[in-house]
Amino acid sequence: MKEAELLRCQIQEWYPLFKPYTIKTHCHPLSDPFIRYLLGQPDPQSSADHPPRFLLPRPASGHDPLPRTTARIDPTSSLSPLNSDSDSDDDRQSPADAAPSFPDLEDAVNRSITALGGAVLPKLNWSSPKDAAWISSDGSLRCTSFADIALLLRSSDSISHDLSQALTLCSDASLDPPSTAFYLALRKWYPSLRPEMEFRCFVRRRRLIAISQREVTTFYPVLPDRKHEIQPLIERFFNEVVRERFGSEDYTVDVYVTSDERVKVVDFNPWGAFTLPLMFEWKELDEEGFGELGVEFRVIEGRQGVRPGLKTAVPYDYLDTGEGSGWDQFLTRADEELRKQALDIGHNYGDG
Ligand SMILES: Nc1ncnc2c1ncn2[C@@H]1O[C@H](COP(=O)(O)OP(=O)(O)OP(=O)(O)O)[C@@H](O)[C@H]1O
Repeated sequence: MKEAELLRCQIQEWYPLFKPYTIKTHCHPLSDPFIRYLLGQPDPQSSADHPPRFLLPRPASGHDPLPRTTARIDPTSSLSPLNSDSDSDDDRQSPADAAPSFPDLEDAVNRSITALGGAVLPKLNWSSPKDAAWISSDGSLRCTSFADIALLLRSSDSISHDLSQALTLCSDASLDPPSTAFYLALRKWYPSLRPEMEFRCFVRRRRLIAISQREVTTFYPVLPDRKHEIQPLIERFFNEVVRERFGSEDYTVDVYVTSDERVKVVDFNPWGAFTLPLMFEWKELDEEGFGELGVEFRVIEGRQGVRPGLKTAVPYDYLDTGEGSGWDQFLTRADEELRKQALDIGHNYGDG
């Protein structure tokens, strides 16, 4: 992967080019102290030791420090910045004192949250903190405060990777890599996105060669039925909107198809490396001639085709998905849920 291709996949780079065709987003530049805070590195100006992993920033005055994500924060713990009395009996520095404060960023973030309707999904240049979603009370990336965002970002290995290792995989990485400017992207939260309507598109030498269902841990009966309608929508969107605007030769683009058949960009990712090929293998996508006869569109065609390992990190072979395993009943319940969701077709997505 070339460095330039990885850099183009940063949200602050592609968002201005695709603004009318994606989720409304505000990008905030991050200061070095905030980046050190996210990485859990001590502030060189402070005498405090390594800050604990879940230390929240001290809120700007007048703001409620309590994150929505209270699940793992024990108010009686000496680690909790909420426990302002924690060191009243001795003169140890309390974690609350050790917690840095970022009032300018906090104010800017709060203004963005309000402007974006009260809830956002946070991400950095490339990644969202999806590996840390478990820490939030509803298991999602929905954030309504600066403390929500700080907790998710600080708990996420994907975010640490963005901050410290993103450029190391580039085949042409310079010995002295350019210092990357980091941004916090806040994206308007959409509560009713239908996972089956998200697709990963594989673009090689500027040609769309393959499309995969994005959420491959579930069989969605609607997909085999509708893939022939969905494919031309995605192909037209790629040809009219994406191909000329995005500068790379090889990349993936995740798109969402709305209930009224508009296509929106969700994210760009580099070709190969950490980007999951989902229903494909990178080896086959890299083969000369793959997709030359037309775009290959793969969805899970039946209940036996789910690929749970990609989400749960459980090896696929360990999972008994056969009849009587209970898995089939689980899917029936999931299908029922889907049918209910399918009734909710009025939602909007994207700018405006
Ligand atoms: N604004 C939003 N509101 C609700 N859900 C969202 C929003 N943006 C993204 N999502 C959901 O979160 C998922 C992850 O988002 P995104 O692709 O931006 O993160 P990522 O960390 O870059 O993921 P990946 O590396 O797998 O592409 C998306 O696939 C989508 O289902």
